[in-house]
Amino acid sequence: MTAGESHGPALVAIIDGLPAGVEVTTADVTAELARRRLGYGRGARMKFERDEVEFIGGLRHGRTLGSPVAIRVGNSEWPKWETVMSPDPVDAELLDAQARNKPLTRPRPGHADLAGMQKYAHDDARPILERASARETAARVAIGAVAKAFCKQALGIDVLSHVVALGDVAAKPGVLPVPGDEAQIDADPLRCLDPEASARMVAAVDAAKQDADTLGGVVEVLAYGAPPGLGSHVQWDRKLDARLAAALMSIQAIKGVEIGDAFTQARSRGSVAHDEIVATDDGVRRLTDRAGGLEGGITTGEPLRVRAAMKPISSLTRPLSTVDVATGEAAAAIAQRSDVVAVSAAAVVAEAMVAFVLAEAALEKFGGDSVGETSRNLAAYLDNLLIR
Ligand SMILES: Cc1cc2nc3c(=O)[nH]c(=O)nc-3n(C[C@H](O)[C@H](O)[C@H](O)COP(=O)(O)O)c2cc1C
Ligand SMILES: C=C(O[C@@H]1CC(C(=O)O)=C[C@@H](OP(=O)(O)O)[C@H]1O)C(=O)O
Repeated sequence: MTAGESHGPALVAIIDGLPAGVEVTTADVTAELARRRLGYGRGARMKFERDEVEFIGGLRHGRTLGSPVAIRVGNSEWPKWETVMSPDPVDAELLDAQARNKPLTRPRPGHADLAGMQKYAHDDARPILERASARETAARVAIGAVAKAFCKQALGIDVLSHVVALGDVAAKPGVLPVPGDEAQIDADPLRCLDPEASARMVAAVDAAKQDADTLGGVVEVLAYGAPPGLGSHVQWDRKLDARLAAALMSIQAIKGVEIGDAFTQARSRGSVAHDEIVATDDGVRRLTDRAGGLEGGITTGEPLRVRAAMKPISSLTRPLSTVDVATGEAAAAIAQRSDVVAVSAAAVVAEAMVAFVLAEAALEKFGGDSVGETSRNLAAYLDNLLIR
């Protein structure tokens, strides 16, 4: 669970149910949050705003205790927003003095503004946009750092991501990052593994910015080392593909999810769409991974591969048309300084969500109140697999 507004004092995230003994530090979380700020085309806010990380529960001397882990991500910009976002009533004169306090009555298309104002009976978009903002993803990435540490230490799972498309520029297909490629990916301006495509993506961002326009794209997340048997076919809400899709769709501006090569498979014949099973010296294997490591909602033991499609950023510096709900007249939407594109950041958020879903599914299957116990349970399961 997360709480907090975009220009509030802090975001807070709590994760319950993690075993004791996960090694993680404030510096680890800070480093993950720095990765979320990466990406060519993000707005000015990414440069001046700082995430101030503080564990407020569940961690002692760099190890989880088994109690709920709570992280506070403070916002260095809070002093500028203290009046606008004050939790307590503010003196009317003080409110009038700040232009920022004026009600926002020109809801932005593509945002939660209008639907949220209708639903929550606000005549101002501020209370909606403050929570709908993807600033909230900082809290998810903070907790995701702990989930990633658990996945690695207890289960040997590595979760990584890259950008596979930005606008109409696509990376070379079939080039998959493997553990060890993280530094190279993070060093690229767009977190893309294909340098030639990355250069064209940079040019596309420049062109969109020049035209006061925005872009979206596609990110891919891979998880290596997941054992066969996470998730289940027996009930709709236990299927891991469904759970991953929901987790990824919950990220602001993600409008589509693809498991493995789903959209290519949909255009193919069955004879070339599936992963045939063969006996090898390593045991029963699939030589291809078109299914993205999931069959029947259960991990197969092959690398997990999921994609998420992000729509173009909705706030344009040349604003879209809307209605001023105070007057009923046609108007230009609220113009915010904004990202031109945020796919590189969304990829880091998607890693956090995949790690969270895998951690939850692994704990359902293997349990354990300490990292050692979870690891032993996993090892015993793998040692006793009926079919290998
Ligand atoms: C990392 C990240 C950064 C974003 N930055 C912006 C932004 O600067 N401007 C904007 O209009 N939308 C931005 N968005 C998307 C909006 O938050 C999102 O479109 C909006 O809240 C409406 O939600 P929906 O698109 O999921 O329906 C960003 C999303 C992510 C994941
Ligand atoms: C603050 C973050 O992203 C913000 C997400 C966001 C949105 O509408 O989602 C809009 C922008 O903020 P604003 O319009 O207030 O300048 C982004 O900067 C962040 O990722 O930390």
